[in-house]
Amino acid sequence: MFQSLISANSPFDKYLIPRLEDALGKFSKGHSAEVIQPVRTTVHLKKHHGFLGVMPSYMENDGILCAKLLCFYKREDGSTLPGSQATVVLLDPEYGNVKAVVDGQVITVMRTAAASAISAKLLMPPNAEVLAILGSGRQALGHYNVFTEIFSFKEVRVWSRTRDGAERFCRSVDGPVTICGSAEEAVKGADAIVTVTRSVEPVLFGHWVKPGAHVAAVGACRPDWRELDDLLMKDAVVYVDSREAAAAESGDIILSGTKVFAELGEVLNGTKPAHKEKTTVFKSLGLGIEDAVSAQLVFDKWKSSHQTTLDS
Ligand SMILES: NC(=O)C1=CN([C@@H]2O[C@H](COP(=O)(O)OP(=O)(O)OC[C@H]3O[C@@H](n4cnc5c(N)ncnc54)[C@H](O)[C@@H]3O)[C@@H](O)[C@H]2O)C=CC1
Ligand SMILES: O=C(O)C1=NCCCC1
Repeated sequence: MFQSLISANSPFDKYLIPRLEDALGKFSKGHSAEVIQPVRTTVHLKKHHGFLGVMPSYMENDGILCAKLLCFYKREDGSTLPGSQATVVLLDPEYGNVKAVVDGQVITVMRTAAASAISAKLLMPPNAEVLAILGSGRQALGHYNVFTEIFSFKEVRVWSRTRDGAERFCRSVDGPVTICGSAEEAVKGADAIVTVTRSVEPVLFGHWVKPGAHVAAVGACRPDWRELDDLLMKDAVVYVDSREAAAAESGDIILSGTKVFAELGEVLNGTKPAHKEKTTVFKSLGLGIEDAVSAQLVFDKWKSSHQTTLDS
């Protein structure tokens, strides 16, 4: 449903991105009537090398109460088991009843990719020509879709650990992609770089990155996992979705000792500048409010398309 909603007529830009921008701005204002969203509670599923993340959020003024249940795993090479699964539950804040249970897979892909696109809108250098994507899974595809929908790149490159993965990715997208034999080759001269791997060690190194490029770093969402090296973290101006989450969950930030410059919401609110002229990193961890406004969007669309049936 969400997929069809957003695959018709440029809906990232039209529907999802404005709702996410609004939510991120409200989140960074820190008023409890706008947003209450603690850092997710994480339970270690040691036996299965995974984590359960519980992600509640409440937007009182918008009447949105939501929780996402997310399981994500550190899978061994070659595992055919899913890397993550999620369910989003929308509740009525007045009565506490469930309004909708929405599969979280598509929502997670699309809201994460849309958040990265917001970071690129704010921080990517003007006239960006080359996009490099490191990783070739679900997030890689989501990011390809939104980045090519709202920006005009001359070239999109992909690097994946396996040639098979990169070729599968190319077959699933609607447009030309250059397959690169190494991450270094993919990112050389790129203006925008998206890291969407399940690596727990750096896959992107500062000395490869063109000065002024924008990096959206999406993987490595545990305090001891990395996707970016120390040099890149220290050279870049670092933006995050949530300072609190970054301090608790991001290995790239915690282990490099880097200072966070701003939340995306602060830039959207005009309280912090967007340093487009510098090398920038957006470290994404994923917020419950992103799921909440996305699920509410699905619910609103579902309700309006079923209104006559519901009324009769
Ligand atoms: N920040 C956020 O809000 C979110 C972050 N994520 C994270 O984004 C990353 C990608 O997620 P999906 O695309 O759903 O996963 P996926 O399993 O569909 O794809 C993972 C990709 O990473 C590659 N990969 C795995 N191990 C690697 C390694 N050691 N080095 C280099 N590449 C490696 C795989 O070959 C594959 O291309 C994960 O780390 C996931 O936890 C996912 C959802 C939301
Ligand atoms: O949905 C999210 O938020 C996720 N964050 C980190 C890891 C996987 C999913």
